[in-house]
Amino acid sequence: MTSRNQQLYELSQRVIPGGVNSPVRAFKSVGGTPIFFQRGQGPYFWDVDGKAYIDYVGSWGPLILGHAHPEVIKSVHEAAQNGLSFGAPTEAELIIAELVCSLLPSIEQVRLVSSGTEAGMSAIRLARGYTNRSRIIKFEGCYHGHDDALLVKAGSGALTFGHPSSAGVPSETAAHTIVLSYNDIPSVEKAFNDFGNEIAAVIVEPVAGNMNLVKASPDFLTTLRKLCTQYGSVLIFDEVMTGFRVGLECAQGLYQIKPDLTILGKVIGGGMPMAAFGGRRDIMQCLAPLGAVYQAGTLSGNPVAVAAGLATLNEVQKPGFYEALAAKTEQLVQGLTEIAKQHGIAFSAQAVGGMFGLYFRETAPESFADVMACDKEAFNRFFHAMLQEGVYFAPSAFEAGFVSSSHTEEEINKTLSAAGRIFATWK
Ligand SMILES: N[C@H](C=O)CCC(=O)O
Repeated sequence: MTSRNQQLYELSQRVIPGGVNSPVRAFKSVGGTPIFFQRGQGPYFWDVDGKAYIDYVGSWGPLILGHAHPEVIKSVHEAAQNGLSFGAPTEAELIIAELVCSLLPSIEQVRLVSSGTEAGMSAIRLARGYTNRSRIIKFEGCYHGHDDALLVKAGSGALTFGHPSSAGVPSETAAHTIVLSYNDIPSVEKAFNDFGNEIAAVIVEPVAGNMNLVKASPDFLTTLRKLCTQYGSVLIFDEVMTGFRVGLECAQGLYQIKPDLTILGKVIGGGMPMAAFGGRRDIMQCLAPLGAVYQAGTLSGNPVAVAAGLATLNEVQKPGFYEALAAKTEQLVQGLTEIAKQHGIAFSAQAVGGMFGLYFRETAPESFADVMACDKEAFNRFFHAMLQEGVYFAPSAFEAGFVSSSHTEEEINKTLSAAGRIFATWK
């Protein structure tokens, strides 16, 4: 008998391209059928055929508290009862803006938008308007949403499906985008040497999470900061993934580097469509209605999304939240590494706060080239074997994983036991 999942997938492909509303949801690179989910609670979610999975995707990062956290659901209910959208300012927007500014010293002003793509696209336009320059620098394997200018040698689904530079982006649009290698300091120095006075912005994920997980070297980020200051370019940290995920002060707090602009998404919306960009007051004041850089959104600052974000940010501020999250994530990656080692498998794993990377190679990657050298076939086998065991990792060798505060010792141990069974018969 055909499963409900299979039926839904077949029907969906008739009316939705590939049957999915975002490419990374398809199992195209790992093979098999994407799973249709019905409900989630804490660290678990259930597919339409009733099977439970431990979730290490967390809706690709936002669910730092796990599924259906009671405080988030309560806030969303309360907000929804007062109306879904006003298209006008609310007090809740002020509260979340003040909170973000108080938590991140680099952010003096912030604007709310509905997705990470919008935040990235708006930050680039703002940087160009502020500097009156066109060129931008991005890094291979970093993903900043699907804005045309940024969809060049991009990570995430674009990399997963082998189209890192998307069709449909006119070459003139991408002509101002300089793509360099992540963690490659000499190439950045050369680009500034050649074009320094034309560079509007450097945009970077301070911990890359869209080409699996690659940590920036502190020297790399320090060099970006130094060169941007020297040449008057805007340093943009894309903290859509790392924001409130690796710590309350985000990756910029971990590295102790102050970007000029930051883009936030995922955790800040607590599972609802909300993102933000913010930074130096003199730059932010170039935005309309004050300045000439136009940026807008009918649903920006949506009250229900803001309610979910505020409830989430309230929880993560509780004492010990990030210490406990990091300890659990560390337990997971160290456990997996140890089991693989016992069975002589070329495997490594590492964590930053509540996010992690799994790699089928001896050591954690430090560059895009290292990521590309991982054994993707081994990842695909591992992914499917874990899925059988009821553990859901991202269906791509190029995405970071996420642990939530709702994962307990029990789920981590179940995951390690499952990996133990799989690695014991690994050939
Ligand atoms: N890596 C992507 C976003 O950060 C995954 C989400 C998506 O593209 O659907």
